[in-house]
Amino acid sequence: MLTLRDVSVRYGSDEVVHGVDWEVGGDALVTALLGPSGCGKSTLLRAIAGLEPVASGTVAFDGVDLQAIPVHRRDFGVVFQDGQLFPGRTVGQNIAYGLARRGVSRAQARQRVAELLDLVQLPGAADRRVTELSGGQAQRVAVARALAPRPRLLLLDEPLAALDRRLRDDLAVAITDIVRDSGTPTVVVTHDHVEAAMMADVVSVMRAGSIVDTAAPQRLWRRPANEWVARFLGATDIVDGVIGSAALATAFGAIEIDADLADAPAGPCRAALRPDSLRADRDDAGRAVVTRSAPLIGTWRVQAVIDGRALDAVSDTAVAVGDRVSLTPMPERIGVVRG
Ligand SMILES: Nc1ncnc2c1ncn2[C@@H]1O[C@H](COP(=O)(O)OP(=O)(O)OP(=O)(O)O)[C@@H](O)[C@H]1O
Repeated sequence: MLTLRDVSVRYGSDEVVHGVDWEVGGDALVTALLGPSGCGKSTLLRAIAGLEPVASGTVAFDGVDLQAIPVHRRDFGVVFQDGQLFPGRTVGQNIAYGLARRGVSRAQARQRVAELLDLVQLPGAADRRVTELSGGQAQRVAVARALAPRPRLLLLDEPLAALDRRLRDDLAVAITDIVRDSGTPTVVVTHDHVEAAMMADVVSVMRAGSIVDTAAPQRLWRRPANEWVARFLGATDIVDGVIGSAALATAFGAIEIDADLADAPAGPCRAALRPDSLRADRDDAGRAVVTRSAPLIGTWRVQAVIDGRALDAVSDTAVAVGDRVSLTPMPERIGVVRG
């Protein structure tokens, strides 16, 4: 288990990570560190790897302070955004790179390279030149190289950022399968909340140098720590509500309190809505009026005004600007802000 206590990191006099307390591992195999660009995610990851000095606080693994332990002795695998494979070497030589230094024999290294190529679904690719690989293949080789020495922790810094959207989704699933199959506790840095939810058991949200929320993806969305976290996770509207004994009352209707919301205290609250949290149905007696409508695939993305307030919604049928609609909340797509 990785344990950070009050960790701060500075570049010169500029502190970019502020007193972070964080635990990684335990029941969660994959942990995402999620936050907007520039919030300090990479800096924190680099400090954990030993690539950046810690200005104050402690980084420990299984109770051992890592302060005096250099990067190559920490037994952590690291993969950066662009993989950083050695261009002059083959795929097999790249994967075997960390093994020779650990005194692994050539025959054992060949065997381990073959195992890892199977794991990352590039069997038989050992003799290929890395310059011939696609972006997605290169990232899988980078993950194989990091896993080859059987690290006790894998650190992935935006491993998908350089790839296009479709490949990112495929590779997010592939990399998660790979690290789960290898059983290696992993931290993955990302600025994409969908990617974080696809890959991780637990997501920690970072804002301006601090970790502001940590929970399983579903919990994070249903009970975000604050409005900023809710919006960062895709909320487009935050509305007032009142929690009663069995329902959350809002201006557009009541929502049943399900298990995810069970710990929300009774009384006034802020409900977080995504565009798909409200369904719009054309209804001449509806209280909302459509002010925007855009066709998506098989659905319409709508903006409708109710009681003077514009809300996002989705509709299964075509609706036009000026149409009256009724808005129906989709309970499991609505979060309640914690604080
Ligand atoms: N080597 C450096 N020297 C000085 N400042 C740096 C250095 N590296 C990063 N910073 C600054 O530290 C802050 C945090 O950067 P960091 O790269 O850790 O953020 P990030 O959340 O990983 O962002 P991104 O998603 O864009 O990579 C930023 O303001 C950045 O400009």
